[in-house]
Amino acid sequence: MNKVIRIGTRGSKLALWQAEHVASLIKPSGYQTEIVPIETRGDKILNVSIAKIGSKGVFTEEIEAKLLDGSIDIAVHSAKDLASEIPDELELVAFTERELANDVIVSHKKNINLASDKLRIGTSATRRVAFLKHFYPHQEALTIRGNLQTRFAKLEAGDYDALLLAYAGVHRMGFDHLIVEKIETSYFVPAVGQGSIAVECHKKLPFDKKDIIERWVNHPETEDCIRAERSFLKTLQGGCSIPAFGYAHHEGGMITLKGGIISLDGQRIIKAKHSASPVDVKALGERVANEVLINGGATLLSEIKNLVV
Ligand SMILES: NCc1[nH]cc(CCC(=O)O)c1CC(=O)O
Repeated sequence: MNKVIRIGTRGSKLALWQAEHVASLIKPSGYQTEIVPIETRGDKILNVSIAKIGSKGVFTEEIEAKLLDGSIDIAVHSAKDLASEIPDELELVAFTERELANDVIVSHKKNINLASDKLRIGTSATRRVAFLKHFYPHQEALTIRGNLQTRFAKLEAGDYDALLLAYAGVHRMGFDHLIVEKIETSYFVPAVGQGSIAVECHKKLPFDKKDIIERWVNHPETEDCIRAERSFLKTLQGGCSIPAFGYAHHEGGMITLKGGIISLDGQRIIKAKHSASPVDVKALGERVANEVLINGGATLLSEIKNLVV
């Protein structure tokens, strides 16, 4: 029997860390793993902001092609980078236990913080720029691209006073010592999927392999939360360059989902929050999204899409 699971991944250090992490979860099952690095459009185009590259799946399309042609068994992605809809032939089989979902400020300067100091902050995600403008209007958000190592190099070179990044990536790359502020998720709501690693496969992946992934890699509580968040994003029809946010957590046997969108200038935030049983996460995401859409979200979304595209 073929007991090797071939894991497709982007080649960046963060992506390889994530693939190794999934491999380490599979290992005790007795199955072997082989990591297959794959270059994506998002890796090749470094001088243009992701929002401007435009179409969905800039970090996933080439990898999904290899799932479809059978040259890899599973693909490992930051759950955050996955488009809200994946090809019909594919499915998401597992989500790893979520890391802290917070965004953080990293810097070589000590004792600085967002509230009191004026900083040149490197960040690119439209959601982060808009939240900065809303909650910290005195701060200067500067565009930065490239993988995490590149960004940290630019920070060290003094191009920025600080970077605004996901805790998960900072931690995985071993830069915890540079974290000067952890921003609360209660108001600086993370992106959908932030902090978890998603495993994608062909629906026709042999049963034994699928079963191994589900049993050894999936974290059911995280899965409930991320399926709620992804249902929200899918209903919103946002796409990856839209400043949408969505974060679910378990609370007394229920899942609570907060989700919304913020205008690019940070002026308007439209959000909703509801709870539901874990069996109803899809409906929960739809409910939160529909409330956002009705309360001005639909108008805001079309305004944003006209600006970004
Ligand atoms: N946008 C790129 C990206 N995709 C996943 C992570 C980090 C890991 C995660 O958020 O789960 C990052 C870096 C960041 O946003 O700071």
